[in-house]
Amino acid sequence: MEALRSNDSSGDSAQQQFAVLDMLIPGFSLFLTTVQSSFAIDLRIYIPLLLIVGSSAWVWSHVWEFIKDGFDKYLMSSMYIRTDDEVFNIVMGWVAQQNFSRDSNRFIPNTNVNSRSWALWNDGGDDSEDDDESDSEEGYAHKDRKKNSSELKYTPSYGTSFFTYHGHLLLFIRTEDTNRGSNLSASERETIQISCFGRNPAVLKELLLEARQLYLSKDQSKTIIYRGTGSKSNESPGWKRCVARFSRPFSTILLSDEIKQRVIDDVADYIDSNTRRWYANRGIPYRRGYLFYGPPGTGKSSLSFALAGFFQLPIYIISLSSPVATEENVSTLFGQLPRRCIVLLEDIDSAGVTHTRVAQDGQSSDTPSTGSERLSLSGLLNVLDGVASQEGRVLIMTTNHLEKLDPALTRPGRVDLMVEFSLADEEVAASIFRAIYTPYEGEILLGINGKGASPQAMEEDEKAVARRTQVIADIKDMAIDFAAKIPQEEFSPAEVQGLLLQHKRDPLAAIQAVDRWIKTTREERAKRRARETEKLKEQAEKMEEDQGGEQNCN
Ligand SMILES: Nc1ncnc2c1ncn2[C@@H]1O[C@H](COP(=O)(O)OP(=O)(O)OP(=O)(O)O)[C@@H](O)[C@H]1O
Repeated sequence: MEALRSNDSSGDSAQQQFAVLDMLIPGFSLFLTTVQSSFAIDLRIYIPLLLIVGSSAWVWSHVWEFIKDGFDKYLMSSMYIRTDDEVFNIVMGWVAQQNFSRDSNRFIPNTNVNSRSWALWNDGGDDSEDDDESDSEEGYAHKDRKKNSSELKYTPSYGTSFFTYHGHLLLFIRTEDTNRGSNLSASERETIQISCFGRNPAVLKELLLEARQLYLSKDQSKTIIYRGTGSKSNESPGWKRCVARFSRPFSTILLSDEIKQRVIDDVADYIDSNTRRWYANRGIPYRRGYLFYGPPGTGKSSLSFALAGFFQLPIYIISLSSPVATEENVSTLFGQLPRRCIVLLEDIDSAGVTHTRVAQDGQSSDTPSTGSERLSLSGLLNVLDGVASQEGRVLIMTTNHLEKLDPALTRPGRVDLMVEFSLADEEVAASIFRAIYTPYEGEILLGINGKGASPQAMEEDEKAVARRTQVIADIKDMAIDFAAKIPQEEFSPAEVQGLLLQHKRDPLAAIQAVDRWIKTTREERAKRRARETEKLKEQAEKMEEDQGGEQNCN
């Protein structure tokens, strides 16, 4: 009876143990019974052992974590790289060049170490060139460089990689932070850390300086272009580097030499270090503004980029017709400008800014704004003159409609030099023709019918050189014929360039296509104008209806 009771109680306690284990590991008792009935092994005797091993492993993992944290904190120095900062590109560009990246057996291939930036900035395209270079002096020479820029580069994959730098053992640690927002892409959730042993981080700073030097040298002949962002509701305003473009030579800008020289001299004088002092001594705000105006596609942006390249200044662009241009965003963006740069404010004739300071509809623009509204004229003036606006920057504003601008915006002090851009005249049309078809040295020699020899053959064959000279002379003659067919000041240089690019290997075909092109371009313009008039009419009618409705209600 006693024995039965003790058996009963041991059975009860076993049941309780199983119930607990089943709670921790669902199906555990079923697993035990199956093993026992199939293999006649009683796994219950191993349970204490399993518990000891399991709990030891759990304790050890925590102790190890503690030791590691202590080691990281007190015996190591670390540099954490933010993936949304330009420093990411700087460091990864350097890492991609190191042996430990090339030799790593677990790696991430990139065609461009800046590719994350592309994903983040969503600007598409290549980091080094764009269409604008089709007519640049260096366009062809850059083709090879472009090819190189898409070479495969390797960076170590997730985990820790060891490498030596100036005799120090360093760790490159790449991890995926799964706690960060699930709407971010894998690369945006990444964290990068470089650590060294010891409490002195000097070697890490040295590495960063070297990486920066490398990065800058890569961009020496380029113009770095930043665009203002902050159009999406969850995006805070900021400048994102979007492209590093080969600097555009001034000679490729079709504008009178006298005007070009005036602009260059003016900017050169303004950014001279003595000029800053001159302004400071006289208590005049150290600012200078330029207004480039004229029809679309006449070279306003091109001249701005050429200036940036010439003076090796980065260029910061905001289009006032884009959703980025709210009062709050523009003000924040101006506050973040570096001391020396060019700011390009495009389309300053856009809605909001063209309303005079005593705003239309009888509503004063002094009404407090919510900040997320479109930029108004008074908002823009505040930004341009305000304390947040960095002194020393070169401000270039562009517009297609000078007549729409409020005089307050163009008064001296805000606009110090105005440059007019015009539609193509005979001289400009001929210059574009020559720029497109004149063969450059080392370039595949295109015969006037589009057939030609390879660069190697050209070098070997003296006849090819003579032929090139002849082609250049022919192109000059053809440019005169071409220009004579283009009506004066009716089409923009961009439109003329567009026509020539349709026949970029065949100048004769381009000349033959002119008459037809003029006819279709005029027809398209007429259709576009009719559509716009129709749209305006509809809008006016809708407004009238709305106003009528409101009056009835009142
Ligand atoms: N004066 C010019 N000199 C050289 N290239 C020009 C000129 N005008 C236009 N182009 C060519 O036309 C294209 C568009 O020019 P760009 O963007 O500079 O015009 P824009 O006046 O700024 O136009 P928008 O007012 O529409 O912004 C470029 O590819 C540029 O090379």
